[in-house]
Amino acid sequence: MRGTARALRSAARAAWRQSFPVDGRDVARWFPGHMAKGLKKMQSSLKLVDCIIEVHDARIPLSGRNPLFQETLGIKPHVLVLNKMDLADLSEQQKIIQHLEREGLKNIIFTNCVKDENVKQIVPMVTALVGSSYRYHRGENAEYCIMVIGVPNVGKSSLINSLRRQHLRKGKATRVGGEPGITRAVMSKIQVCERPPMFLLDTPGVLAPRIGSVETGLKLALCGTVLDHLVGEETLADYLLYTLNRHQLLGYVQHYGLDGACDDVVSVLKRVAVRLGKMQKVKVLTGTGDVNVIQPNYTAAARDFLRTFRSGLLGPVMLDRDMLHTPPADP
Ligand SMILES: Nc1nc2c(ncn2[C@@H]2O[C@H](COP(=O)(O)OP(=O)(O)OP(=O)(O)O)[C@@H](O)[C@H]2O)c(=O)[nH]1
Repeated sequence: MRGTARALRSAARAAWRQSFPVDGRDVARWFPGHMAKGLKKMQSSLKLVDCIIEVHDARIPLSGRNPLFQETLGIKPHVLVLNKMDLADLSEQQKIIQHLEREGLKNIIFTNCVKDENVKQIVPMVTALVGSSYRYHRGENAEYCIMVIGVPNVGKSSLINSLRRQHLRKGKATRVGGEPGITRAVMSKIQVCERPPMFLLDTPGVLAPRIGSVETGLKLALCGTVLDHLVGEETLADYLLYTLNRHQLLGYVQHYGLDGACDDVVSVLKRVAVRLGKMQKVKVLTGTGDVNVIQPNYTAAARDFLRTFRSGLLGPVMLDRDMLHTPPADP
C-alpha cells in the first residue's frame, strides 16, 4: 500500500509544474490600496496604546505582513501572533522563529483562536513587555491598552473573542467571518482581562499586505485575505493544486476519490464536480441552433476544493517552506 503511494507520488512528480505564471498587474488589482485610511486612524490612536499585537496567518509566517507596520506603528512593544496554527505545518517551527528573530521579531506566539490554544500566553507576555518598557503617556494608569492589527481575515476578531473566553468567561464581543473585511467599525475598545485590566482596540483588516511578488499575492489569496472572486475561484484552485503537488500533500486524491495525483486543474475540477453532483445546464451554439447540455460546474467545484483545503481536511501546510531554506533579506 505504502509502496503504491510512493510510486504514485514519484510518477506524478515527474510531470508537475515548476512555476505558476500569473500577471503581476492582476495581482496588484486583487489587493487595492484602500486600507491607507485605516492605517492613518490607527496612527492617531497610537498615543493611547501600550503594546501592539499583530496577528498573521501561521501558514505564511514569513510573507505578506505589511512593511508599513514596522515603519509607522512599530515604535511600541510588539507581539506577533501567528494564528491558525491548526492549519499550518509547524514541523520547522524553530526555523520559522529563528528567521523572524533575524528580522527583529522577538515575541512570537503560535495560536489557534478557534480552540483557544496558546491564547493564555498572550496576557503575561504583554504585561511583561509593557512593564519592562516605558508606559507611553499612561502615567499611573493601571489599564493596559492594546491595539490588534493585521491583514484581513487572519483572525483578529477571533483572537479578541478567545481572550475574553479565557480571561473573562465571556462570549463574542466582535463579529467573526470566513471572508475578509468583516470588521468595519474602527477602534472599538473591548475588555479582555480584569487582572490586570486589559483592553483591546479591534481594527478592521486595515493593513494592506505586502505583495513582494506574484507568489506572495497568490499565497495571501489562498489564505483568504482577499475575496476569492477577485482572483477567480478556478485560478485560485489551480494555484492550490500546484501548491499541494509541489508540497507532496496528496490528500486531495483520496478525499475526492481521484485515480491519482494530477497537475491539470480542469481534469481535477471535473472529477470533483461529478463526484459532488455539481453540474449545470449550459446553452451551446450548434449549426442547428442552441442546445442545452449538462456540464460540470467548475466554479462550484473550485469553491469546494478551496473550502476543503481551508478547513484543514487536506492536511496542514507551510506555504513559506521555500523561504525557510533561503537566507532572509536584510531588515
Ligand atoms: N482554523 C482556524 N480558523 C480560524 C482561527 N482563527 C480564526 N479562524 C477563522 O478565520 C476566519 C476569519 O476570522 P476573523 O476573526 O473574522 O478574522 P479578522 O482578522 O478579524 O478578519 P477581518 O475582519 O476581515 O479583518 C473565521 O472563519 C474564523 O473562524 C484559527 O486559529 N484556526
